[in-house]
Amino acid sequence: MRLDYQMTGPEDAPVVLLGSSLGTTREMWAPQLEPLSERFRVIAFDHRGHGGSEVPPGPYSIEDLGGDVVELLNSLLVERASYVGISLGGAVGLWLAENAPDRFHRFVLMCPPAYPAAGAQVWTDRAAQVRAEGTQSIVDATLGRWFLPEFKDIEPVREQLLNTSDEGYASCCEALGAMDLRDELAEITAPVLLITAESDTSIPPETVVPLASQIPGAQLEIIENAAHLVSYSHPEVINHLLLAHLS
Ligand SMILES: O=C(O)CC1=CCC(=O)O1
Repeated sequence: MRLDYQMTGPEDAPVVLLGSSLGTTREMWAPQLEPLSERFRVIAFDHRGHGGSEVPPGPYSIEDLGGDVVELLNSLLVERASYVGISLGGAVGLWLAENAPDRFHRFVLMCPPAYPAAGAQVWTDRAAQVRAEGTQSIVDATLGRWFLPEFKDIEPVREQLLNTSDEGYASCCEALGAMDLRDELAEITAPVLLITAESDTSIPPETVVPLASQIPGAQLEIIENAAHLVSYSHPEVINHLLLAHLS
């Protein structure tokens, strides 16, 4: 599987991977790129089915999405990296922490779903809707969940959602609907920073906070006055937390 990615920062610096949310591309990490690239070799990638990455026919599984990241590390001859992910990218991070512990130093997982808390049917229905009517049919509702009304810089994210392959988006919905990463949380050994947003209606804090007591040693931060796509809407506080945890 060929994943598209962008590498920035000093060639010999420790590697940090950035995994984005459902329906977005590595462009969503624009607010993080400069500060992180001062200290790290940053690899922002597109999940399969997204951005410039390949779009194989679905359904995909969380194993597929996590395996792609391990393959990316292999292809770049990176033995070990740290990983930052949000939402779908956070779920992929949980899978990596559980299944590829020897390839990672530290994790920052923002608003990560560990299982389909609202039921698998929600994801099956969303996949069917997007296959039938395209991502344009879910854009306005998605932006309404992802940002508080006062946050205005939403057009770049709208463009990413609109440009995402319908098959890629739907197939990742199927991965989210079929996964349950809760059983192995206690076996995670890497240092994990979990971040949740106080007003996240997509992956509500009630579903993220319990993960912190199940992952040994996990640190938890709750960002006030923020909705789901918190790294994009609240870069100052998030970048501060990222640099503190990854350094
Ligand atoms: O689409 C949403 O609101 C929720 C979501 C789950 C995974 C993701 O990336 O977004």
